[in-house]
Parts: sequence; C-alpha cells; structure tokens
Amino acid sequence: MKPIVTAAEMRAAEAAVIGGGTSVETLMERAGEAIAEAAWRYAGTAPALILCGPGNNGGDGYVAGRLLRERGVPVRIAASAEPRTDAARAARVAWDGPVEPLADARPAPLLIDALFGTGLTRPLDPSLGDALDRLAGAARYRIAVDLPSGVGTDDGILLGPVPRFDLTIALGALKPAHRLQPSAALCGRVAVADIGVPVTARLGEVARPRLPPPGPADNKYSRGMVAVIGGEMPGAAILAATAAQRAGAGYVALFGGGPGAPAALVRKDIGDQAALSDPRLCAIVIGPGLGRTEEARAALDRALGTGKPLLLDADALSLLAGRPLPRFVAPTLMTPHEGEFLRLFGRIEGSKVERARLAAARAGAVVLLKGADSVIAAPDGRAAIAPPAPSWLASAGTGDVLAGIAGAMLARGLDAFDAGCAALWLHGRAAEMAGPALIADDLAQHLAPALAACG
Ligand SMILES: NC(=O)C1=CN([C@@H]2O[C@H](COP(=O)(O)OP(=O)(O)OC[C@H]3O[C@@H](n4cnc5c(N)ncnc54)[C@H](O)[C@@H]3O)[C@@H](O)[C@H]2O)[C@H](O)CC1
Ligand SMILES: [K+]
Repeated sequence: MKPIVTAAEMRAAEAAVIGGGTSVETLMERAGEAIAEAAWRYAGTAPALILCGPGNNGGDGYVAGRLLRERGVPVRIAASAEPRTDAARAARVAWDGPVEPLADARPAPLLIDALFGTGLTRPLDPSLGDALDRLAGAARYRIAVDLPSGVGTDDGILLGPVPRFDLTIALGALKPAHRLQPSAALCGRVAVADIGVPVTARLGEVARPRLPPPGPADNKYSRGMVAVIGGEMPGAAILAATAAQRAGAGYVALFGGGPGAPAALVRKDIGDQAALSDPRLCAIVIGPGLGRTEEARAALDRALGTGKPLLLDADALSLLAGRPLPRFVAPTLMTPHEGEFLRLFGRIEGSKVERARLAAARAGAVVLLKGADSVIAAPDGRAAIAPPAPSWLASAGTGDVLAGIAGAMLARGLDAFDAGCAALWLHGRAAEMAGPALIADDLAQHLAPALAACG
C-alpha cells in the first residue's frame, strides 16, 4: 500500500531525517527540483508565476523558481508575506529576481501555488484567496506544491474557496487531502515526489490485490462458496450474486429473489436453513434488495446466527440501525454509504478516515464507508482509502456489485479488511474498463480482466 500520512506524521518523518544529518535546505532543494522538473515536463517554457507563502511551502516555490529560470523559463515570483523560516529565507535569498506583492501580480500561463502546504492552520485571508482564484483562473496550467493552498491536509475539507489544479506534486508522500473529498477533486493529477524522507503511516491507499488463479487441486467449493440472500428487490441481489460469481467464487447460491439470473447461479428457498448452515459455505452476503419487512429481519437474524463471515450492506444495515449491534463472531464487513453510516453510528466528528476507524472499533467489524472517496477501516486501526475511481460509479446498483465482489473475497479466505480492499480495487478497475455512462450490470463482465490483473 502507498502510505498516506498526516501533517504531523510528515513532520515527524522530516524531523527524523533532519536528525540523521540531512538539512531542511537539502530537503527543500529536492522538493524544488521535483517541482521544477514536473513544471518543465508539463508546461515546457511557458512563462511561470510562482506564488510563495511565508513557510517552507513558499521556500519550495523560491527553489523551483530559481531552477526553472536556470532552464530558460521566464519566471516571476509573487509573495503573500516575507519568509518566516530559515530555510525559506535562504531560498528567497538564492532567488536573484524581484519578488512582487501578491495583490498586484499579473497572471502568467503557468501558475505554481506555493502559498501553503501542510502548515495551513486556518482559512486563507479572503484577499489572498481572491488573488489565488484570480491568478489560477487566468492561467493555462495550474500546479500545486504539496497541496492546493486552502485545503485541510488531514481531512480534505476546504477552508475557503480553492481553485481547481491540473497537477499536484505531493512531497514525500500522499496526504489524506490528496484522496479525500472535496479536496481530492481539486488536486488534478497527483504525483508523489521522492524527497528522501521515509515515512511510516497507519493509513494507505488500497493497492492491487494478489489473487492467484485456482490451482489444479482447487474445486468449486475450495474457491469459495457464497450465499447471497435475496428479498423484496430481486434485481439487487442478482447483481450481487453475479458479481460474486465473476469475482471468482466457485459456487454462488441465491436464497430467495425472483427470476432472471445466470444459469450457473444456484437457487435456494429464502428460508432454507439447512443450506445456509452448509459447512462448505464460506461467506454470506445480505442486504442488497433485502427490504425491511419482518421476513427480511428474520433472514438477517438467520444469517447472523450462522457464525459465518458476513457482508452486510444496504437494508441489512438499516435493519441493524437503532438497536445495539450484535457481537460478530466471524469476520464481518459492513459497506454503508453516508446515509446508512449515519443511521448505524450516529454523527461522528472528524475526517472520513477517523469516522470509519471509530465506527469499526465500535462495531467490532470492518467498515467500508462508500462514496467518491471510499474509506475502509478495521477495528485494529488498519485503514485505507480507495484510489480515485470513475465518477460514473455514482449509479444505481453499483453498491450491490461491490457487496458481491466483497462476498467472493471473504469466501476465498481473505480477512474482512483485505476482502474489502480487494473488492474496492476490482470494482474501481472494472468501472474504468466499463467506461462512461456505465450501468451496474456492465461491471460484472469487466471483472474478469480486472481479476486477471491480480493473478
Ligand atoms: N515534508 C517535508 O519533508 C518537507 C516539506 N517541505 C515543505 O514544507 C511545507 C510545510 O512547511 P511549513 O512551514 O510547516 O508550513 P507552510 O509553508 O504550509 O505554512 C506555514 C506558515 O503559514 C502560516 N499560516 C498558516 N495558515 C495560514 C493562513 N491561513 N494565512 C496566513 N498564514 C498562515 C503559518 O503561521 C506559517 O508561518 C510542506 O507542505 C512542503 O511544501 C519542505 O520543503 C522540506 C521537506
Ligand atoms: K501549495
């Protein structure tokens, strides 16, 4: 997993490297080099305007300005305040051009924002925000140094209006703001620059899973047998069941639900307790299309009573809301969207990562909080954010498909956290391949190549 570090973790990592004998100036030089290189590749010799703030983010900007000018790029620098750190002051001195006041700066085709990075502690002064917005709006290329100025590093919230960038150079490591909304959408493409600062993080970006194909000793049961419990809306359960099949489960049984499904899907009566207790059954998916009737509640209680690994989604989550959560005896993965999360756990303060972590600890289950920036957290504190996925996934039924894929991952023996991560990755990759205006039904056919990439 690519590490995703908070501002405090980044500072600690930086301090450790500095303690080991590398100066801040050296780190700043590396940061400036990375920015100059990216700007050169992206915008060539387009005249640049670099906006520098008072901290080390501004210092990176002065270094980048000097290096871009050495490459023959016409560079102007405008500052919001005098440098306040020794390293930024030194970088300012090494820039042998003028520094304009930000308020009067004229735009340039390339805008590099080095106003604030991980040190931003409060909203930008409105006049500063307006100047950034005006200059970014007039530029053809917009690059943010470390982070777009005005976003909360750890939670991705906007501390004021923030313009949209084409490219963000994340220094040393990804930060939550590069992946959490609303800030992630404003970063544009995010490139991580290695500045020689090793980081340790409690959070990562969901990576491509290792999912080897079945071996000669495998059979349909050893590959994973999944039960999907249907209900009022059969389409949703069929989407989940088909996704479980296409995600590599060897045997998928749909309990209840209406007609229409692949012939390879085994059909069972919704109340078939014996089949649900089959010792070969490895995981149960319940929630998509379940409904909230008494029958649905009974089906949920039966599933909970089996002690099998569970994937709880949609109506199953709504049925669990408002009563004390059961003690889960087997690996359990819950996949709420924001509305279901609120119903289940109430209002929790903090970033999306912190909320998912707290909910997972409280539930004693892995919580995958869905959205444009899906976050997954385990009760033991492991957490990850999904890589950016196509916005076309905002479409009815795609959550049911995710549930089915996750069911197949649980059934093949992954723990609930790894199952959720693998499902997120496969789901995102299938959506990329399905392309624009996808419908949930399209995802299943693209799971085969997604899975093949994990072998
Ligand atoms: N991580 C690394 O290893 C390296 C990172 N570098 C860059 O340094 C910044 C972080 O630098 P820091 O000095 O801590 O913070 P900032 O530059 O983001 O700004 C701090 C500065 O700004 C003042 N301030 C905070 N909020 C506001 C506000 N709303 N309005 C006005 N002023 C504000 C605050 O008081 C400080 O004076 C990181 O992002 C990287 O870009 C280094 O280059 C070295 C390696
Ligand atoms: K910045």
